[in-house]
Amino acid sequence: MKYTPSVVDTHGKAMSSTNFLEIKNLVKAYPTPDKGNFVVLDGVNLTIGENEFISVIGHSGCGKSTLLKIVAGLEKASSGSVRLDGKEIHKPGAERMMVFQNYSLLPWLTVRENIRLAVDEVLKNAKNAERISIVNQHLAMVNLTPAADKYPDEISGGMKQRVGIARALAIRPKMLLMDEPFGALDALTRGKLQRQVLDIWENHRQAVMMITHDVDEAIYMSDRIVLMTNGPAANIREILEVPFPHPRDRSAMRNSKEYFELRNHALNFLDKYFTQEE
Ligand SMILES: Nc1ncnc2c1ncn2[C@@H]1O[C@H](COP(=O)(O)OP(=O)(O)OP(=O)(O)O)[C@@H](O)[C@H]1O
Repeated sequence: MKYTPSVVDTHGKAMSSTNFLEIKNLVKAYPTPDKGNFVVLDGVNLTIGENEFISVIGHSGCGKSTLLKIVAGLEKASSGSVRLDGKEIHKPGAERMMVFQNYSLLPWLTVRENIRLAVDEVLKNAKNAERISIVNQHLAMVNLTPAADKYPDEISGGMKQRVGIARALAIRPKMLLMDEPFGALDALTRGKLQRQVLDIWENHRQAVMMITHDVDEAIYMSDRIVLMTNGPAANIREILEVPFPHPRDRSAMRNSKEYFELRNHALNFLDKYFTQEE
C-alpha cells in the first residue's frame, strides 16, 4: 500500500502547531563572480510550533544549512521573512542556540568552562551560585559530571557533542537549532545520544529544528519531517507528520506498518529527486 502523508503542506500552515517560528517566502541568493546570482533557496514557507521537533531532510547542497543559518541569524535572507515568537530575526540571539556537527568547543577550556562561558555570556543577571547550579544541572543532564574538568581533546566525540548540547540548553533558548548533530558519531553512540536528547526534550519541550541525512533518525526523533527539493532554487516539497507519540520505543516503532510506510515514502522521495538530478 502506498503511504499517504497525513500532512502535505508546502505553504507553512501546519495543522497541529502554533506559528512560533514563521518562515515566509524565504529566498536566499549568493552573488556570483559574473555578477549574476546563485539562488539557493527559492520561496521557503514553514512554521514550527513552540514545542515541536522538526527535521529537515534533503540532498547534499540543497540549502539545509543555509536555511538553519538564516534562522540562527548567521546569514541574511535575500527576501522574505523569518520571525520567532512574532519578532523578525536579523542577527544571532540567545533565544536560538545552535549545535554544530563538529562540536565547536573551545579547546583551552574544560567541559565545565565551555558551558559556563555561554552561561556567563547570556545569563548576565544571574548570581554566581545560580550560574554554578545551572552548569552543574546541565552537566548532569547529559551525564558529563565525571568529565566536567577534562579538556575537549581528552574526551570522545560523543562526549564533545553532549557538551555542545548541554551548552546550548544551559542558556535556556526558546529554540534549538541542530545541524547534523549526530553525523560524526558511530552508530552506537549516535543511538544513545539521540535517546538522551529526546529524554531532555520530552522533559523540557521547546522548538527544535534539526538537519539530518538519516531518515530513521528523523522518524525516531521528530514530530514532522520537512522534505526539501534539490537545489539550486530549492524549496519545501512535502512535510510528513510522524504518527508516533512521545516517548517513543524505537524497536516497537520500527516493527510497525506505519514506520515502514513512512520510511519508504521518505526514501522514495530522496531517490526520486536524486534520479532527476542525474
Ligand atoms: N557563502 C556562500 N557563498 C556562495 N555559495 C554558498 C555559500 N554558502 C553556501 N553556498 C552554496 O549554497 C548551496 C547550499 O549549501 P548548504 O550548505 O546550505 O547545503 P546543505 O543542504 O546543507 O548541504 P550538506 O547536506 O552537504 O551539508 C551550495 O551549493 C553551496 O555551495
